[in-house]
Amino acid sequence: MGSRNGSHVNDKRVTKAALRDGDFIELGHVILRYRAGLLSSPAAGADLDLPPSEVGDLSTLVPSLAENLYALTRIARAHIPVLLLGESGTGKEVLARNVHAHSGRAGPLVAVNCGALTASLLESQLFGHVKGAFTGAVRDEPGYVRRADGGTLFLDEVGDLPLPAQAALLRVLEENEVAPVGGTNPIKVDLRVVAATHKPLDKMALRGELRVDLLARLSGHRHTLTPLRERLEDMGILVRDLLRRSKVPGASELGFTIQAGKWLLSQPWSLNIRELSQVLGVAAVLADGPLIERAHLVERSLGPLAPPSEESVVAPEPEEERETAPDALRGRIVALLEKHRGNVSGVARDMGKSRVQIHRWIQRFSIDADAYRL
Ligand SMILES: Nc1ncnc2c1ncn2[C@@H]1O[C@H](COP(=O)(O)OP(=O)(O)OP(=O)(O)O)[C@@H](O)[C@H]1O
Repeated sequence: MGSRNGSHVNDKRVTKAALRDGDFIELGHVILRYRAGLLSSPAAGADLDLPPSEVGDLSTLVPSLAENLYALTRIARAHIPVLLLGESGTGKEVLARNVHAHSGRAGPLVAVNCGALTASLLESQLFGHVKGAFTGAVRDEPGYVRRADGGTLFLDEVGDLPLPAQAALLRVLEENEVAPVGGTNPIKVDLRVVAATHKPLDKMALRGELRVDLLARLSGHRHTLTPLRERLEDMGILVRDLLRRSKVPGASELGFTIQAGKWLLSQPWSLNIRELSQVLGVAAVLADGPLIERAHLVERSLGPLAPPSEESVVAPEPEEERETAPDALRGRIVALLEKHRGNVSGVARDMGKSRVQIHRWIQRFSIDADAYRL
């Protein structure tokens, strides 16, 4: 009050103002975002207590999130399967690594990209093979499951698991043993399973795309990651951590102008922490002084996105599929993924289709959308 800079609420100079949830308060060189009705909680500020430099900072100022993370730390020590749900880029893999680190299990974390399992090699990829089992099997190969013995099997993108693989995996989880291709004796394994996906698994199970018994097996404890736009309170923590871990020299010393800070707090962040990380990486390179300015924060041509809603039920669009030759359609999707750097919402917008439909095509044509992300 009475300072030369004045006090502003949502860019308006004020001496007095009634605040509403989400308002920006600007006091000199400090911005605050007002949140109404957040309760403090005993678990607030809890984190998984790992050195942040390793995998990402799990501290949070959002009480409900802190409570969930606190519960997850305790679950991590048990043998219970963990299912991590949440939009792309929200930190599912980071969390999986933390769960493993807290599990006290001596074996390694073995990550399987479920979408990349090929139908023909499925069994050998998962369960390994013995030398000579088939042409090309020049040595014994343990496969993902046995490599994770005594550790954690991380099933990433579990919603992309082909049906035959679902059956095979279910058998392993029920019997705790694997039979390598070409081998005669099943081998016992001790597994802890953490699975992750951005897909609506319950709906997929209803539609018959995911086995209900497998879903039940994987869902010992469910943890849903919060999209970045719903945890803007943590922007400061995340920005600090991401700049510290960025490879740009001096990045961790950088500050932000007020305009840059406001911009960070008002983006839709549809690709979540991954997108934030990329924006900051570029900004840290562009910054030519101690402060990151608004101009250094380069929008990633994502446009004004509505929050992605995988949940929205969209009817299939068979006409379109029949109209266009598959090769042409695939080519068009690939070109648009390149244009939008892997952002499916962008592709959907350009094609005038739903995200769900684009995801379906991506799956059908075995396109690796992640490969187009920066
Ligand atoms: N809590 C965090 N603190 C700092 N960085 C984080 C945090 N969570 C995630 N990140 C960073 O955000 C990026 C995306 O995280 P991650 O790969 O774990 O997301 P994801 O949910 O598994 O994404 P996808 O569904 O696309 O595989 C990574 O660069 C990661 O280091």
